[in-house]
Amino acid sequence: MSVSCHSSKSLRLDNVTYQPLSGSCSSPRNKNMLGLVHSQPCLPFDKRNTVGKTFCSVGVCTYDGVAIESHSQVVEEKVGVLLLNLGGPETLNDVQPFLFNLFADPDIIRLPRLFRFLQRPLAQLISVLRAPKSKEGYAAIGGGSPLRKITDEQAHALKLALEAKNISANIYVGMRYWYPFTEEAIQQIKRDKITRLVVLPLYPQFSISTTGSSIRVLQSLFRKDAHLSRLPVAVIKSWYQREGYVKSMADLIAKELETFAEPSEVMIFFSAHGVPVSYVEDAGDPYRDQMEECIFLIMQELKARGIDNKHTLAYQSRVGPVQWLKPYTDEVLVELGQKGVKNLLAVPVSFVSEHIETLEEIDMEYKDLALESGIENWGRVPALGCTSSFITDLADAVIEALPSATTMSTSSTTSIVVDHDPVRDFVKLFFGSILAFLLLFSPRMISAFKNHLF
Ligand SMILES: C=CC1=C(C)c2cc3[nH]c(cc4nc(cc5[nH]c(cc1n2)c(C)c5CCC(=O)O)C(CCC(=O)O)=C4C)c(C)c3C=C
Ligand SMILES: [Fe+2]
Repeated sequence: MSVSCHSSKSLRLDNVTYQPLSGSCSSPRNKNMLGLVHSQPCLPFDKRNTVGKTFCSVGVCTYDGVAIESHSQVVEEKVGVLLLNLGGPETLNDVQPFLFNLFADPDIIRLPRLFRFLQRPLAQLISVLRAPKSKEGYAAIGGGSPLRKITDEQAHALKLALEAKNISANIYVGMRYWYPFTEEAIQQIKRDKITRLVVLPLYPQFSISTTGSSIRVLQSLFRKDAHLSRLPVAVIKSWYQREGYVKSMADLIAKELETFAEPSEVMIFFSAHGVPVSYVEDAGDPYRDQMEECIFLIMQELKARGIDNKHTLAYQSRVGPVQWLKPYTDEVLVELGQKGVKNLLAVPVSFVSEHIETLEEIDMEYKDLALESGIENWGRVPALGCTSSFITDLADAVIEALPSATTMSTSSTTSIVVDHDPVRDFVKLFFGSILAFLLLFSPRMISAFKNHLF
């Protein structure tokens, strides 16, 4: 066992202290069938299977991964970081089952409780109706989503960034709607005997439909499992306000503005993935507020650099027959073209990887619409991906979160207060039943729904 003693600065956790490594190394990455990026800490010789175990009885002791200060007790600590993401179909055949998983999520289609039994049949119906349009989109970007590959790359980069800060951690990827599923990642975390877990959703802003949904899955897995319910977990609910993220976004925008002939004349057009208005107004989703604050912070950072362009925020990717957050991206693009805006830089802001909605919806559909509407010069800021300042900041977020890990069942960090109004619930129930009945049983309604909404 490689144990050494340090006098360098350490990070205090509950009753133990994490201390930086004396050196770091890049260790080989093992990727198993779950898509798990599972790395061993840098141990010398043949000690790699003894990951994260430290035995010491008095004073400050370290091993090459995590150092632990302990008085008269034996401490073993093994850090895991779980990256949460949406997941995406890898082939065109995956599209319909992926959509089924998405629409079967009660945080995506929020039916009144009495109608929850319709969730899966409705998901089946909607996924079958939506699949042809979605498949066209995925076909246009090469036949599948790049999300798994990019998230694995981010996981690997995060591992290295943590190692550079002398923290050894296993990084796991848990997707909500496609492989590697969150459930699989959690099983691996158990098998690896992780003793402290940081959950890091790869969505900068919190929404019930994204981070909220993934955390609900985690809470239910942890509740059912005696071992997991004792595991200290820190959940980073949102991180759009972190300086490193804001600065990294400002860097990308400033760089892309320079590609225009007259950078100061360019309208900065933030486009965020939408959510239904009812999430924000009835269910208390902080998504819109966080998005607006995020844009404010990025613009403030740009102003501090002398970049004072006009900017606007709109919401894209609406699905189905309800009101979504406004203004809608497609409508604003047309209005801006009509108002004479000639130079526009699109900035995707709700997600940190390239995905179907940047590569197809923004780069193809919205670009064409903008050019048809009179905008002459179009640009688009790339997603952050593995930008090093961004990954370094995520590593800092993980390190800062470690001390606050507590058992999941006792943490109330994710609860959203749902405002119950009996009259509104009844109206929803009544019209919801009629709609569900018509959708499930009327072929004419199905084709109307399909033509107008998908
Ligand atoms: C912050 C990001 C996202 C929010 C909020 C969000 C809410 C949300 N999404 C749908 C429906 C669909 N989303 C789809 C794909 C998709 N969504 C996000 C992110 C957010 N979704 C991403 C990153 C992706 C792409 C994954 C990929 O494969 O690259 C899809 C499938 C694609 C399509 O058919 O358009 C649907 C459908 C709802 C209903 C919703 C909020 C309630
Ligand atoms: Fe979505």
